[in-house]
Amino acid sequence: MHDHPSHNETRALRLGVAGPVGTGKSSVIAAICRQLRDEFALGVITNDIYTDEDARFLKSAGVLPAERIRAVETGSCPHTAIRDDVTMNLIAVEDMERDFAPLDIVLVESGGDNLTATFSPALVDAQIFVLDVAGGGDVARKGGPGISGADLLVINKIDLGEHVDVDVDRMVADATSARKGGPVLALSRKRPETVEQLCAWVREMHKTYAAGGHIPVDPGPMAPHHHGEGDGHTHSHGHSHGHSHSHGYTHSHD
Ligand SMILES: Nc1nc2c(ncn2[C@@H]2O[C@H](COP(=O)(O)OP(=O)(O)OP(=O)(O)O)[C@@H](O)[C@H]2O)c(=O)[nH]1
Repeated sequence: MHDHPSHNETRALRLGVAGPVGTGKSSVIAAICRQLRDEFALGVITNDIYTDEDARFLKSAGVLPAERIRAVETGSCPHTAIRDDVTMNLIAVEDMERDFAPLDIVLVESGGDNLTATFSPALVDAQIFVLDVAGGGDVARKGGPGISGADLLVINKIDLGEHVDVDVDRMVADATSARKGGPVLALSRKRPETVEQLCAWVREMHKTYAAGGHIPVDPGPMAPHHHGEGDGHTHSHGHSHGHSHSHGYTHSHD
C-alpha cells in the first residue's frame, strides 16, 4: 500500500484529471499550468494508449518547460494504467518528483476513456473528473464513480451550451445532486472567472494536502466491461470485486 507522507519534501500533491474522450482534460491541465506556474513548482504526466499526443500538445502550447511534461504510453486501455496496475505511472511521477525536487503539484492526465474510469488512490491524492456540455445535458445524471466520487467535477465548455441546447444551470444542478452536494465547477476557457475558480480550488486542495488534512478517497471501482477488439474477439476485465458482466459498452483500440 502506498502511503501519502505530507512531510516528505520531495512528495508533491498528485492531482489526477480524468474523463471521457475530448471533454477537455488537456485544456484543464493547460489552464492550471498557465495560471499557477509562477506560484507552484509543477510537473505533468500524460497517459495515451499508443502516442504521446497529449504531452506534445501541452509542450507545443508552452504551458511548462518541455522537460516537465512527460508521457506514459500505456499500450492498453487507459484505465488499466491509472487504476489496475499503476506501476508505470507511479514510476513516472516519482522520477519527475526526484528530477525537479521539490515539486508542489504533479498533474496526471488519464487517457480519454469512458464514464467509469477513475484513478486509484495509490496513484493520486485527489482527482478532477471532466465532463463537457457537448456530451449532452443528461450525462451528469447518469452518475458513475468519477461523477459522483471525484474530488471535483468540472462541466467544461459551458460557452457551447446554447449551441448544443444544453441548459448549463440545470446540468450543474443535476451534477450537484448526483454528487450529494460535492463541488461542481462550470468551466470555459473563454470565461476567465471560471478558470480562476478552478485555480482557487487547486490552491485550496494543495493547502489542505500540504497541511496533512486531505485523505485520498477512492471514487469506487469501475464497472466490469468488455472490449470489442474489432476481430471478432473480445476480452473482459473482472475488477476488484471478482465478477464481471458486460454493460454493452465496446471500443476498439485501432
Ligand atoms: N468551446 C470550447 N472548447 C474547448 C474548451 N476546452 C477545450 N475545448 C476544445 O475541446 C477539444 C478537446 O479538448 P482536449 O483538452 O484536447 O480534450 P481531452 O479530454 O484532453 O481529449 P483526449 O485526450 O483526446 O481525451 C479541443 O478542440 C479543445 O480546443 C472550452 O472551454 N470551450
